[in-house]
Amino acid sequence: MLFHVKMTVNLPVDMNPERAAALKADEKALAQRLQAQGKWRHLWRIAGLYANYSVFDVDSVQELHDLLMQLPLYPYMAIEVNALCRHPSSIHEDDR
Ligand SMILES: O=C(O)CC1=CCC(=O)O1
Repeated sequence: MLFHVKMTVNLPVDMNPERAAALKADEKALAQRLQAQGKWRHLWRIAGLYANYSVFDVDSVQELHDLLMQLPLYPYMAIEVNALCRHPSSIHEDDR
């Protein structure tokens, strides 16, 4: 199941810089692990914003929920989710 996810990060302006750096490093490590596993298919910066557009490939809505909830930056994110399904005109047979 594919999901398009928009994540907007809002770190408090008064957050300790070392704490912010640690959260970002933990987020990067998990994001790269999930990409290597094929769960986090796309990760794009939205130009000009501290936000990203991502595509997740998961087995269930529950799995997506659990993945998003465990993101280190989750407490500081606004998240929007859209379920994706195959477009009849797509030439990409592997999209599902
Ligand atoms: O920088 C972001 O958009 C938040 C984020 C998601 C994965 C990651 O490494 O950072």
